[in-house]
Amino acid sequence: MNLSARANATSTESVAKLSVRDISRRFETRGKIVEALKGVSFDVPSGGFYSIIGHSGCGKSTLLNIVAGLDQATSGVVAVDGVVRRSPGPDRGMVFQSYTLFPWLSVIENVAFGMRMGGMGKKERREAAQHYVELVKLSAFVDAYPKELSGGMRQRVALARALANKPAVLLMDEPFGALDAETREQMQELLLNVRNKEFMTVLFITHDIEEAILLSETIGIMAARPGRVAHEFKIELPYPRDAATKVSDAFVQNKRRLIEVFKSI
Ligand SMILES: Nc1ncnc2c1ncn2[C@@H]1O[C@H](COP(=O)(O)OP(=O)(O)OP(=O)(O)O)[C@@H](O)[C@H]1O
Repeated sequence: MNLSARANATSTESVAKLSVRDISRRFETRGKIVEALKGVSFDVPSGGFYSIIGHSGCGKSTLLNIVAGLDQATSGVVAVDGVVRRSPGPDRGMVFQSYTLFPWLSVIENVAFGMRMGGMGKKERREAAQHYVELVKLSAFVDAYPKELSGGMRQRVALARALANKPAVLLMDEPFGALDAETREQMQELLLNVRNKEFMTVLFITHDIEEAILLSETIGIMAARPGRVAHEFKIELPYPRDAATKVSDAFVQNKRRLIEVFKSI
């Protein structure tokens, strides 16, 4: 289903795919309390792309870790398809900034890893993994090992591996943050392309305002101390989008509006 058909199909759904409700997280170190998050709430609809932006230290990674079940909120809940989640599970796939591939497994074996854990047969697994390897344009490297790949290629494998497990929500924590500018642009375009083909609901963390505008339907702007979503910003740009979208008048207008809001927080 393409994005416009998906938008029509999902517009009447009332239960959010991902629902974050009133999340607070307090850390206590050496007797000092840090309110990393306070009252964070937002919804991501099925097939939606929601980005979180905010200055360093405002709580973005803490929030994503709680959504992933890797950290526990002091109060509040995270629900996927209306079911409360407090620990990690296959319904939430993660792509991190640092490379997290298994160095002893080839590209296809890395992508098939989750299916292997899920008990799928070898032939079926390889066929399914092949689809995701093709999707991220790495067909020529199926049998290569991570050390033989560039940073961008490794992140493509990480994306394919996360998608192969068919998570309800894909969580991406600055996935392109360690890449050079040119590779980063290629990865943004690849992600737009993949999203146009696969049904995905994404929660994406980034420092990069242009990246957030190019990819997202909605941007949650976080403010610090305590970390909270201070403003939700809708991106008014039609899909499909590509690198050329960044030089369109509409993009520049969205960027100007977003920077104004960002400065006012
Ligand atoms: N385990 C911890 N113990 C104590 N304080 C913590 C812990 N983890 C995070 N914090 C504090 O919580 C706040 C939010 O941190 P977090 O790493 O989530 O911010 P961030 O927005 O992801 O930052 P960056 O963009 O630099 O990665 C910071 O003040 C940080 O020092």
